[in-house]
Amino acid sequence: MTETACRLYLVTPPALEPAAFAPKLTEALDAGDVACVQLRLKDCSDDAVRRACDALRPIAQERGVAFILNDHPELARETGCDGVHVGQQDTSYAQARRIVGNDAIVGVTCHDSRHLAMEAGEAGADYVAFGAFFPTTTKDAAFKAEPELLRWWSELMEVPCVAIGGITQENCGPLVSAGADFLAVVGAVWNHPDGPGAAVRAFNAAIAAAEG
Ligand SMILES: Cc1ncc(COP(=O)(O)OP(=O)(O)O)c(N)n1
Ligand SMILES: Cc1ncsc1CCOP(=O)(O)O
Ligand SMILES: [Mg+2]
Repeated sequence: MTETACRLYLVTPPALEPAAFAPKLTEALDAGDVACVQLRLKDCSDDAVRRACDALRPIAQERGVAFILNDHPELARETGCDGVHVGQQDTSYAQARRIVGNDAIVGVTCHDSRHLAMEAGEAGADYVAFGAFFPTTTKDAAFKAEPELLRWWSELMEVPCVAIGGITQENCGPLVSAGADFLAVVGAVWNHPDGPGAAVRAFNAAIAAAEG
């Protein structure tokens, strides 16, 4: 498989049953190139997050795919995740970094804001995330980002940028061309009519086509 400059960043559905989801994750990761998986469970207990980490983290890590936990730096450290993703309403970047340590990945949501991204990048974030680029039903997204933001960021900064929000195999080309380092995707992978493996293959092909 050809290594591409822009890579897939899979985000789990907001609610899942680990035993039922494990084969879907395996199918997705065995289908093609995926850089990382974010476990994003909303409105569930710490114990449910722990159980999901224990079931899903090895599937990613055994395949050389980074496993990142959304929102919970303490649980990320405790359960052996590779890192944590924090938003503007979550634990601050500085606190998350103190909790997970210097070797772990810390990513930060920056919505459509150059200012937030520069702040996070200067503070030491491993990536900044922009979005939502397209309408999405996965989250009530209050911010709308444009591909030009990715172009500006990637031309000026070394810190990788992640694009998120309503991204599909059909609409991702302009984000790849604008310089997104990662495409973070929920619905277009887990709800794909032909399954998550077919979805990953289609994303890999769309990314390769956009990179020319
Ligand atoms: C890669 C990536 N980008 C953005 C988000 C959104 O984070 P946040 O704003 O904290 O919202 P929730 O996901 O916690 O609802 C993300 N999770 N991952
Ligand atoms: C977590 C998150 N943050 C901004 S949009 C979004 C949801 C992305 O999901 P989808 O790929 O299904 O639009
Ligand atoms: Mg959050």
